[in-house]
Amino acid sequence: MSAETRRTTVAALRQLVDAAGVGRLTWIGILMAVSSLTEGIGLLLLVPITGVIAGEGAGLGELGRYLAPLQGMPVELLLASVVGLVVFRAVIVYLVLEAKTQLGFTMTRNIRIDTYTAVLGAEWRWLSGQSSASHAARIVGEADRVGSLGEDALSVATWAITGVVLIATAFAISWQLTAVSLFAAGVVAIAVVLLRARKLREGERYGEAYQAMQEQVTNGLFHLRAARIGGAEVSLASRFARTARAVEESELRFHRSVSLAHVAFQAIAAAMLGALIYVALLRFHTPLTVLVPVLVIMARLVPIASGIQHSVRRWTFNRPALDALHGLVAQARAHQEHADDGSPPPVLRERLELRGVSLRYPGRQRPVFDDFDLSIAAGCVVAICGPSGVGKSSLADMLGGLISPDAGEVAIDGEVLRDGARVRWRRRVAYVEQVPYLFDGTIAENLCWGLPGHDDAALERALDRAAALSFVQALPLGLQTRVGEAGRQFSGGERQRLALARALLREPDLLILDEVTAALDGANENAVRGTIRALKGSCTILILGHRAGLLELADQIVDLGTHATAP
Ligand SMILES: Nc1ncnc2c1ncn2[C@@H]1O[C@H](COP(=O)(O)OP(=O)(O)OP(=O)(O)O)[C@@H](O)[C@H]1O
Repeated sequence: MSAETRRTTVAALRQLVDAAGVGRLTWIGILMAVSSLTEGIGLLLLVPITGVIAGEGAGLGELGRYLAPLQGMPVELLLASVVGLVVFRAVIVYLVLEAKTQLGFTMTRNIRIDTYTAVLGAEWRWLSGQSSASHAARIVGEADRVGSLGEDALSVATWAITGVVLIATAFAISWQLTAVSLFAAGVVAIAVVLLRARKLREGERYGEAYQAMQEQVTNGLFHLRAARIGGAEVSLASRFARTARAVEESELRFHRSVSLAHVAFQAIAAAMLGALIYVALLRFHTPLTVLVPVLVIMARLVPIASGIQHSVRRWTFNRPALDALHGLVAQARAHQEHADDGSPPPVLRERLELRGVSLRYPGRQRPVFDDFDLSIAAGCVVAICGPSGVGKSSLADMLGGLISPDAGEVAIDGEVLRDGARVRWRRRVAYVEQVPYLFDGTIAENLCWGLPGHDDAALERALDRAAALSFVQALPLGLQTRVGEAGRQFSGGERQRLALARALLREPDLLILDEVTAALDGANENAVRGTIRALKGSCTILILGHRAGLLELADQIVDLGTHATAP
């Protein structure tokens, strides 16, 4: 086992213990031990039963001294005892299975929550360079594979305990025959290991291909409108067909190698068993009362070894998923921003400032901002303009507390926004994007997103301020109208005004409007301008973009083309 494999195996087992809890694991362990002991006792009873079947005088082997009293028992009672033990064991096995399944689900839930929470809490600058579709595929799809790791670990433990108990039982019946049988089993095991030696990285390859497929589906469906307008569906479909074929092939390769190993295992095991019976019965004249129970135990060990092999195979197949999720959690945690501790956020009453800020994105040679100063009086409307890529959104992100500069300070009324304060400040900021986010729920649910607990009157006030009340009231279901996926049941302008209403519901100190009128016609743009004019003085408004109609409203225009260094 390589150091890396050992590390991830230990990590997976530690996670298993965390998810299960020591108490639950002890309970499962007791159940597994009872189940194995019951099976051992049931098999021991085979000795006197075989004795009865073989007739008077049949020897009981090494256990004769202890089992002699049983030999006088009626065979009906012996058989009934075996049946009773089998039923009892079946109940225990059911309880173990239930506990294993539950543990798998708990592990899936835990890793899902851990990963999602870590990603949600990561710094925006790191997140913005990441693939959301790939993270989504991991959190949803790969997490399921992690759950089965828990089940497999417990299955191996169950099989191993049962195997040890059965081997001990066989030794008690005849240590010589058991030793020879185990030697034969050892030969089978070595053959299997050799056969499986060229297996696998296929589990990993399948995981990669599967994730690529999931990403393609998510991206393709999400951007279908753009793809359709650009006539890209055919190429998307043929690319997807290639990926789906690659997934099928890698999965097939993986399962084929496993099945071949399985067939070889069965064949070699059968050959060894035949040889063993021949030698024991015809060469050494072993009594049936010894041979039958030992052979039954050996036969029982075959599915156990097979079960262990199956679980180890699934473990090998699924462990890369755990590596991937742990890697993502570690990365996200390394970029974690300070948590909001719930204390009051800074309040903007006088001035919002940038003092000597510098900002450079990873992988970019030149900074977007270098020793940049800006001062904005509270309650003003400020237009940020400049050519594309000059840094308008980056500036808004710094002022809104989404990212922090590499050097320099952002200050609210003289208080420098650091770590926790920056995160808390975001509670006083609202942001309306060029393409606003709306989810497939009602208008009311969309307005209350991230800020529940508003009554209809508050929602209507916000809609009114965003010049959206009249079109919402004209809908038969009003606030309860569903907006459709990404708000597709409304026009671009209507979506924009719904997003503006949601922003105003927060009653922000700083309202950032990113090209908000880009999708609006003249009448709607005028309505939004009216809203901004009405808001003047009640909050500070940052307008990103060049729309002349909006620039007119500005008290201050910041032209980044003349300030910032183009990257
Ligand atoms: N996450 C990121 N990683 C690397 N570079 C980035 C990232 N975000 C922005 N940039 C780069 O920083 C520069 C400024 O980007 P920004 O989005 O702030 O410009 P902008 O003026 O808002 O552009 P536009 O008007 O086109 O939206 C650009 O060169 C952009 O490529």
